[in-house]
Amino acid sequence: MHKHIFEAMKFKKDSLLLLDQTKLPFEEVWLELSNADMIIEAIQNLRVRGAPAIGICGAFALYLSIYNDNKLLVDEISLKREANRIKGSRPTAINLSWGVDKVVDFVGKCINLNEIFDFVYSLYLQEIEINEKIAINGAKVLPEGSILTHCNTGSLAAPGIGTALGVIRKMFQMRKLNLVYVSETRPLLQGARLTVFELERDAIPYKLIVDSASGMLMRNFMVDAVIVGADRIAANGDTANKIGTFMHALAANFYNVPFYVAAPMSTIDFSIATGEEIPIEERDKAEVIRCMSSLTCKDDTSALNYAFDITPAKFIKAIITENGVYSPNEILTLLD
Ligand SMILES: CSC[C@H]1O[C@H](OP(=O)(O)O)[C@H](O)[C@@H]1O
Repeated sequence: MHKHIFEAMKFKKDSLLLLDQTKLPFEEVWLELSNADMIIEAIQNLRVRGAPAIGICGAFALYLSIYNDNKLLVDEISLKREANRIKGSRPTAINLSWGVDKVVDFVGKCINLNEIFDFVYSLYLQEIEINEKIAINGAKVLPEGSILTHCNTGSLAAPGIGTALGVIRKMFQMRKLNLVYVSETRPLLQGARLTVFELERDAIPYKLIVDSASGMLMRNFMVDAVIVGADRIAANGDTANKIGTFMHALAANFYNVPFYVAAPMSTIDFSIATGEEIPIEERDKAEVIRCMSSLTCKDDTSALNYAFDITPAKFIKAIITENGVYSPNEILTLLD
């Protein structure tokens, strides 16, 4: 594993240890979560966030529900009700459903609690290997130079090296990277707070920018490629990602800057044809009228807070997965 990779979650037989990402970068606070309710709260309040990370946490939440009430092992209806409750904590990232459904399927074959724990932990370890492959595949294809990225897609969002930020880490190791432009990512500042935190730990050169600066940088030939993560990819390659991604893609497309998406195959939702079918999480307006805890306008200000947007496949040069690098129109062919 990359020497700078750090663990943002740890697993005990009776609880999940989680680095509270709402406190970063100012404090490193670890939480001990002993039931699904606590993990659901952590997911909903982005104490843990990032599609692959919440997928693993969702899977572990269902394991903890079973640990706390073994009757779920022999009551399929109650097990699926609990699974749906956990899956409902955030709607956009398909990885949450993927992780929870993996446990439901496993319990259908094995009701030994220790083996269920081992299975969830194996999913986590597999994610680390998957993200290492994504990083290698992506670093091979991205052009040398300065890379712009949005939100956080590192070890905090995806076990191990991360996804899009994993590609950036690998580029740095390969001496292909000049500079990272980190889009701050309003309103919750995953870029400014979390990606900067990760890049500083790795001593990777970066510049933090406001989200709306990306067009100017591209117009001035300062960006050689854009790479982002994904929360759900439709069968035609349309991609849901953090709000603001689409604006970067528009600018990149206008200025002929290659735009890449990095994500595990588990992020692809083959059950939907286009991005129009991806549910977009709408969050509390309080996040928009504040910058972290400080009000930036009157508290009765009317606001709209979509947490994700859709980037149409036509704006995406390639989707980088652990299995390879694909143009959006190749995604449907991957359905095994
Ligand atoms: C490696 S997936 C990270 C993905 O998740 C982020 O959203 P959130 O911080 O709300 O969980 C963002 O869309 C990232 O690209």
